[in-house]
Amino acid sequence: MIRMLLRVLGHEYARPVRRTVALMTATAVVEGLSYALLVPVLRALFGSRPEDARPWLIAFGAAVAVYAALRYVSDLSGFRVGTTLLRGMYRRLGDHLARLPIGWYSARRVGEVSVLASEGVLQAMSVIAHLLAPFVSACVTPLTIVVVMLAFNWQMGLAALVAAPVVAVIQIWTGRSMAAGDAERAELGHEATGRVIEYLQAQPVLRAGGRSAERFRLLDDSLREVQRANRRTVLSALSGAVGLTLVVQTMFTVLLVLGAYLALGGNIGAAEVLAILVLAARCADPLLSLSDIGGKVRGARSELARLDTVLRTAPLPEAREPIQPVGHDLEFESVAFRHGDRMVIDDVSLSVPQGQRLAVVGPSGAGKSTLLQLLARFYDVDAGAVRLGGVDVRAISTEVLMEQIAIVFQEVYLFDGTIEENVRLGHPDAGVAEVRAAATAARLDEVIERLPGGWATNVGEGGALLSGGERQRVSIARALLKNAPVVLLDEVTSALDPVNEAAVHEGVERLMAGRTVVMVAHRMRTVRRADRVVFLDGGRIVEEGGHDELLRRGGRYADFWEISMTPAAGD
Ligand SMILES: Nc1ncnc2c1ncn2[C@@H]1O[C@H](COP(=O)(O)OP(=O)(O)OP(=O)(O)O)[C@@H](O)[C@H]1O
Repeated sequence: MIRMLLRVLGHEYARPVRRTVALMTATAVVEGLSYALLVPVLRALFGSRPEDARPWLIAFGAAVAVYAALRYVSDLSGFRVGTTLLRGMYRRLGDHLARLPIGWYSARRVGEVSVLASEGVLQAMSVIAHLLAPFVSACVTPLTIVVVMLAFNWQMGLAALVAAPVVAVIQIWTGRSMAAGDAERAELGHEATGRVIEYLQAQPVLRAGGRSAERFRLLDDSLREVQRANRRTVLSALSGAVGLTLVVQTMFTVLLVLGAYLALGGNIGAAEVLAILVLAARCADPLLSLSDIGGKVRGARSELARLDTVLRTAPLPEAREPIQPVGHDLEFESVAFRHGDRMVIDDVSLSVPQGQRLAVVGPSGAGKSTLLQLLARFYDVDAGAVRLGGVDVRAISTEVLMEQIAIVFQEVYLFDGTIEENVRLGHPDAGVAEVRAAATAARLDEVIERLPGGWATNVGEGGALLSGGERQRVSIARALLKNAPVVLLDEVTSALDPVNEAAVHEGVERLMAGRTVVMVAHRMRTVRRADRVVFLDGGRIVEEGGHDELLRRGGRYADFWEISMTPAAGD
């Protein structure tokens, strides 16, 4: 378990973890020794000279004091290392998630990772802070006591020692037999949490469609499955717990009988038998707690395995010797890209000279958004190359690439913070004047004036307090503030009210000025602002040229506008 923890976290944490394990082991040994001192104490007290117990009592007191001090230090160390590991794990997970291709983030994954990042990490990291000390104590303290018993009376020591391998076998057997059940339970638990998230998020859709009860049944079924799996786990853990209790009881009975036999034969004093039985009783509690700790450790291990799987997912490779792009022209050379088995971009070649604008048009599912995502390297191409400033995007460092590109997505995500914080995301170090200028250029200042808290107004989770058009203005202000030379624009498809539409268009116009632009266009008004147009269908370029030229040609592009033109969609 510790080895797995270190592999997942990185070996830089090995030293503090080892030191903590050593401290906990020393604590458990001293705990065992302090109990063991009861034997000479009791022997002296019940013997002919009770005053002989004094030095042993002093030694017992000293051992207890050392144990208390060690316990304090080792618990503190466990807690400190636990929180350090927790922080380290969050950092590793955060860094890794930021490097994973966007394609990895399906809706299901987002649910899974949310659970993993909240409960999973805490559970996995609880091993060092909360489980390790009782586990080490449950194993080492009884063993220390048994060694001391061997020193006092080898027959009784040996009888107690026989229990050790039996306990170990029961632990291993329980662990193995429960591994599959634990995995199934964890899997069902994660699925149920995903369903809860889905059910909560989809409330508006479900209510509108009158399907709340139906989806709730699915959630209910999922929760019932979890309950069944929990019951199965508890039942299968029962045999291990009962086995452990039986072993402890048997050990105790054997020691009692053996002690009585030896005492009757005159080989051992009654006081020693009593003392050894007291010691044996002290072994019972930690041994019995093993089954409970074992269950918790197995839970932590399965969460750790999940974290390991996420952390092993390969991020997009970073160039060893990154190349700085020269200029900002864009180029696709024979690019092919698949989503699973489906060819989404098929042998696409195009180029956008620096400072020019390319509009990408086509039916839904043609691959338009994917084209933008390949430019921003949200995915790597399967064949061909995407170049920025003459350099393959795979050879540019992610940081530099992201500095060159500003993206305005159809779906704007705003963080639960103030408007100002959300705009600043485009350039966190920008001065107040720059932020204000970007807001004015995006016509966001009008929105801010209307808000009660002005710039300090909280936009709510996902920007819920703003309308779609207002969110778009924030996103344009962000992109303007970023001031990147390349702009990727996925046009808003939903109809905006005339005021917002005019404001968004004005903001977009300012954003595009003097920059290299690729825009997915759904409206003819937008396409007209482009220098060139490519018409995409089924991932292939079927036509390309100027807007008027393509209309004159009367091909797919002209047909497309004819069909899709409605008073709301066109000019
Ligand atoms: N993460 C994904 N996994 C699997 N398939 C995907 C994924 N994202 C997109 N696709 C598929 O790739 C194809 C192209 O999608 P893309 O979003 O690029 O199309 P689009 O032309 O932008 O469509 P729209 O105009 O409707 O937004 C679609 O068929 C879509 O189903």
